[in-house]
Order: sequence, then structure tokens, then C-alpha cells
Amino acid sequence: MEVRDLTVVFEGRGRRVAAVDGVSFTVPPRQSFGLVGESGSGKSTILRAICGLAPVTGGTVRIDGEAPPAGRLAFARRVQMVFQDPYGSLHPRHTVDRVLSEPLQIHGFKDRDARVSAVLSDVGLGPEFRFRLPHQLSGGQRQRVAIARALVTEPDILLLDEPTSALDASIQAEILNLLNRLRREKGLTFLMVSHDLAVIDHMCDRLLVMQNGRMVEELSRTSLDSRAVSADYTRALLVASEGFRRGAPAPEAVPVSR
Ligand SMILES: Nc1ncnc2c1ncn2[C@@H]1O[C@H](COP(=O)(O)OP(=O)(O)OP(=O)(O)O)[C@@H](O)[C@H]1O
Repeated sequence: MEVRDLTVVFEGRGRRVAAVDGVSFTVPPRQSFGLVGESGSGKSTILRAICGLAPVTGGTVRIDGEAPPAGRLAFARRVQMVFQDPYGSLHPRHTVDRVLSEPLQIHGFKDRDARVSAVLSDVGLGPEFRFRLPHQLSGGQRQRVAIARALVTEPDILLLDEPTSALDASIQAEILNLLNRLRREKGLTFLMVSHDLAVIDHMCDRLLVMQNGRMVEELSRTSLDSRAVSADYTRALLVASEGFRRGAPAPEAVPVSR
């Protein structure tokens, strides 16, 4: 996935917000790339622009060298998104079976029954979950269903928008480990948003630090672990990211520059 000079501007009611301002990065196949930064830095808007939920005001998004096609159905099968809130992202009156069968129907898959069983098993849910409604599931189980919904059409790329931040800490680790296992087993490419450097460190090979819609710096996980960062803002994020305990001693706190 290649994102070049991506700009997203929201306009309305006399306001103009440059939510994303000239952002570029490349994610090679089967790698995991993180977008990190404080609230409002434009992370979610990048994911939304890639899958057509936010307007691309400038720049390009290319997958395997091609721009997303106008019809988007084939693109939508290959690039799936998992949202932050497993409570809001599932229809309250749709069973798990319906949630997982509908994308298969839309994309013309034939052996729907077998695919629904297989994907439930992939995300660690037994057949007893198949005809439950969302309110009959825990938060972690709901997020497993949301991940199954993203996987059921066999995409190559998952766009993960804070997939564990609405969950309890113990469940967060379970879901992150599940995602890592699925990426390995299915050869998936991840683009993952988090405000938490510890999560990005656990999940991603490389990361882009964002502030106010702009790129601050791109780093490898190794540079992050050894605190080989060049921007003051990244150092401030390291200090602010509680639970980030790996690597060298925490760098000196610096104010977040704006
Ligand atoms: N549909 C929209 N209309 C107008 N402004 C928007 C819209 N979506 C996002 N914004 C603005 O764009 C900026 C970036 O928002 P975005 O949600 O991408 O940030 P974020 O880094 O993902 O934050 P968070 O971690 O809180 O989700 C914010 O100033 C936000 O208010």
C-alpha cells in the first residue's frame, strides 16, 4: 500500500479543517504499519480516506500500484476495516450468522455456511456463538465477531482503528495476540491506528508519528525500542505512553510542541 501526499480537508459551516496534510508512507505486503499520535492528529481520517469513507482532497492511495477502482466492490473485498467500538459497529438486532453471511452474499461467495463456521473458528469462537445477538456477547467476543466480519471475504489488508482501546486491559492483550496470529497465518498486511506506543510496539514493524494532521517522523520498531527517535514530540509521546517499559530508560520529559 502506497500513500503519497495524502490530504483530507473537511469544510462546512464556515470551518475548514485540514485533518490530514501531505502524509506519505508505504506498507510492503504482509507487514504491519502503525499510525500513532494524540487525539485529533488525523490517524482515523487516513484509514477512512483509504477505504473511501473520507474525501481524498489531494494525493494518491495505491494498492499493488493501482488506485482504488471507482466501483470499489473488488477493492472493498481486499481492504477491510475494524473499528474501535465493537458495541457501535455491530447491528443490535443482527445475529452473528447474519453479520458474517451478508458480506459473503454481497461479494458473491457460494459456500457461505462453511465459510461462516471457518471464520468463527479462526477468531476463537465456537459454533454456539453463531446465532447470538450482540447483547449476548462480551466486549472481547464482539470484537472477535467484528474481526471475523473483516476476514470473512479473505482480504489482503486490514485497516485497524484502535481495535482494542474500548476493551479491558486483559482482553486487549488477547485481541492483539489474536490479530498477530491471524496476520502470520493468513499473510495479511496491517495498517493500525493507536494513541498507545506500547500497542504499536507490540504489533507493528514500522510506525509513523503524527501531529496535527502532519507527519512528525517514521520509525522502525527497533528505533522505537532503543529510543533512537529524533523529534521532541515522539519523546513526549514515549513519556506519556504509560506501560511502555521496554528498551532503554524513559527519556527526559519534554513539552508537546504545537
Ligand atoms: N467528518 C468530519 N468533519 C469535520 N471534521 C472532521 C471529520 N472527521 C474528522 N474531523 C476532524 O479531523 C481532525 C482529525 O480527526 P481524526 O479522527 O482523524 O483524528 P485521530 O488522530 O484519529 O483522533 P482520535 O484518536 O481521537 O480518534 C480532527 O480535528 C477532527 O475534528
